[in-house]
Amino acid sequence: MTNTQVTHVQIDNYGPWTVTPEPRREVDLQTLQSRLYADLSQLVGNRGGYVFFSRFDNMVAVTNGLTVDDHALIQESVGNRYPVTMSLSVATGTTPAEALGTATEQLQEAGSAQDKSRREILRGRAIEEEYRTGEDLQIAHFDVVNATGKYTDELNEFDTFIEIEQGYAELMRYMRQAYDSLSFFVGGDNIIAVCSAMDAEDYRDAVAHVSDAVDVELQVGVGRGAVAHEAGMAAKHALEECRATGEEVHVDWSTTDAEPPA
Ligand SMILES: Nc1nc2c(ncn2[C@@H]2O[C@H](COP(=O)(O)OP(=O)(O)OP(=O)(O)O)[C@@H](O)[C@H]2O)c(=O)[nH]1
Repeated sequence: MTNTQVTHVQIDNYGPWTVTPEPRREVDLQTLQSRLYADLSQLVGNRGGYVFFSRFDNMVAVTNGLTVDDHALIQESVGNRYPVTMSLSVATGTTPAEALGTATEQLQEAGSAQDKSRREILRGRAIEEEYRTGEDLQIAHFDVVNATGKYTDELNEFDTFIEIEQGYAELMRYMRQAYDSLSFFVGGDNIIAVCSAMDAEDYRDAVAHVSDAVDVELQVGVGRGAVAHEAGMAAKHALEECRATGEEVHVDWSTTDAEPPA
């Protein structure tokens, strides 16, 4: 079983802000969004978590190991430094999709994303320390097999981009529907997924599905850990095993603390 803690990050009333008093320069919005993502990546990453940029105005973080107080501090720091504020909703679940569903509902109950009076909401619960284990999180690191030789060095950049995005779109949908797992494009030809308790056969199924549907060949390394950084590093090492051996799936189930809670 996995015990995933996720945080739904949403910039407050961002849509109206982007056009008030008149539409703001797009380069300034792009700069703000990418800086906010970079800052959150550091603030959450320093505590072992991962942030995915997803739509930039809405982001998803894997926050196992972070308390609600940690979230409050991050929220305050952003509020002090940016012309916008953000709301945070934290939830846990036996699958990542279930956890994010709860987190999003909590935020929606607090009001609309475009509600002037709904600001800096902080809702939800974190996993108490005594219930944390070294195998709460399962993270998969996918990449396209030989993306450089097949696409980057062969096609024009936009056609490469289309191929990679096709693989991503198919994988994200299938992982969500079949396995309640959440996959995010992280750059290059890489996709990181925060997963339910999938086994090696399930990963082989997902890789085969993407290959059949859109003819993009993936390989994947999978790891576990107490926090995203730990599970993600194990996944990266497992992916190196795929590169070394040619396996399409490599799982590493070794954890630092595999004991269930007392
Ligand atoms: N975010 C992220 N990007 C990566 C990572 N590793 C590689 N990349 C990106 O992916 C691109 C392609 O690199 P590789 O995946 O190593 O190259 P490849 O040609 O697909 O080769 P194989 O993976 O060995 O099949 C790189 O240029 C980077 O932009 C990673 O761990 N994280």
